[in-house]
Amino acid sequence: MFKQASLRVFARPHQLQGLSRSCLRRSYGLSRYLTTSRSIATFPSRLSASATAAAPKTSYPEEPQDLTDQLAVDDLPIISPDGSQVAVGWDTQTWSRFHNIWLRDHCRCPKCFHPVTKQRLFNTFDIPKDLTPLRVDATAVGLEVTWPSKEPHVSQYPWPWLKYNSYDPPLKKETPPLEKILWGSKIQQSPPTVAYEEVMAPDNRGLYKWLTNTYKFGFSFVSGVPATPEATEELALRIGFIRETQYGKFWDFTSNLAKGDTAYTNLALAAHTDNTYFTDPCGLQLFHLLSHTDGTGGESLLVDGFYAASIMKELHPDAYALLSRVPVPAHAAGEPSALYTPYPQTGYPVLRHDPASGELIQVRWNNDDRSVMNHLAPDEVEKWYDAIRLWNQCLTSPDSEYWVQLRPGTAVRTSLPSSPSPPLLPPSFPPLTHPISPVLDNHRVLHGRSSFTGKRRMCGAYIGVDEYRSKLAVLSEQFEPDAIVRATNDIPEVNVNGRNIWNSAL
Ligand SMILES: C[N+](C)(C)CCCC[C@H](N)C(=O)O
Ligand SMILES: O=C(O)CCC(=O)C(=O)O
Repeated sequence: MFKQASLRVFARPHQLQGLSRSCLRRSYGLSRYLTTSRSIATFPSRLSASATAAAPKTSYPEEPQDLTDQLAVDDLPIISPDGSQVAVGWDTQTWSRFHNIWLRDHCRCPKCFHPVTKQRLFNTFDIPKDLTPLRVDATAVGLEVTWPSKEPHVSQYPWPWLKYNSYDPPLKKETPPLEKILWGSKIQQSPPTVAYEEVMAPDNRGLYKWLTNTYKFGFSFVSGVPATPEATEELALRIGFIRETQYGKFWDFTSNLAKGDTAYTNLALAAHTDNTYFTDPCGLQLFHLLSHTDGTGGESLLVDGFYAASIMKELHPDAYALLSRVPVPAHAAGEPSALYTPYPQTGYPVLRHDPASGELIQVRWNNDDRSVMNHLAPDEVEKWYDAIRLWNQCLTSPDSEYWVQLRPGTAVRTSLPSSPSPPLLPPSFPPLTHPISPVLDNHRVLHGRSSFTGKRRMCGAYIGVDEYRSKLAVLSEQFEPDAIVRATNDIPEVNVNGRNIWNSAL
């Protein structure tokens, strides 16, 4: 990975005490580093920087006498191979241990990891269970391990990557991911918005802002979208390919029951997320009101499901726990040619959490599309109905509801199940001074609609959750690369096919 080449370096003599010349390494293009490797092939219980003893010497060319660069050798992590693991001391308080098999499995040299496709080439199952390194070095770039094989195999692990992926123990990530900002009805004072021209600009900066808004808030408006289905579809395609469903690909619809769903009526629709009848609900939704004539109503409702859940968790922890455990079946059965239910058919809980972090990662709620609750334990039936009643109170609280009247020229990503419930009477809301169009994260933001009269034409589309996340990840690489990428980008040959092989997502 790191090519050998001549390098002029300097270290304070006392720092080289005990470091044989063979410890001084040469690496190409790392002129600002001294590659003083603390090579320990034997495994002393105490840490020491000693020349390789047990392994065959890897001969290094003689070092130039006049070393001209400065390295604080003590800046390197301390390493201590120990049987089946290698311990790395980041500082006197912070240590990580990496299993030899884990290290070997994660070698990213071009022979073990395809630099273009970023796929593993090395056969994990060729790794002997008792694999022990021939030598382990701490170089200025990272941990270097030489494995026994016909041709000794050298693996390199950049320090920032190794520290980020520490699992024993897991270490706090320096750069927290994008934060999520929970909101209630007051968001109407300054809803996240990006101008259509920005989003459509080829430099992708506006598109990135739109998607980071959507990540942070669960939605973002786009202002000034031409009030045509064509422009709206083009806007959706800026994120990724559209997800086709039984409702078609790009929808342009009105209240004529053209499809078997009450979204195709003028009924009010209570706040919910779409596709609870799919095993994999769509990620984003876009809606754009193209016209509404000879009638009133049809306001759109947005509710931050993560905000509502935070209130539930605080005020009704037992109900929150029940909503996090009890699966809810659902169906889409309005089209004769389609009968959708999730797999498994018992469905999924209203609140889904990341099993590793415990973080709430998805709200899945559509009371109108819900099927028969035939798997509740008898003593949980009333508790569950009490829980969804509390949940509904959180969703419909004036503090949670954000009502917005969409106008032609504003794309909104939302989605609605049908709702025969009494028409929602939205509180009065300030007339919008400028047209807006939201994209909504269907895993977080619920939406609904007040009933309406007259002729109302809406268009929009679904985008898959992975297409949304992939586009955001690619734009993040372009505009805000992660710390590991930034710290390793200068290492020769790590950027292949436009992507750093040490990207923390791989
Ligand atoms: C396709 N379009 C968005 C127009 C209608 C979607 C139907 C909504 C369905 N009840 C659900 O909750 O998923
Ligand atoms: O009519 C609306 O306001 C939105 C319709 C909708 O959400 C849907 O079609 O899923």
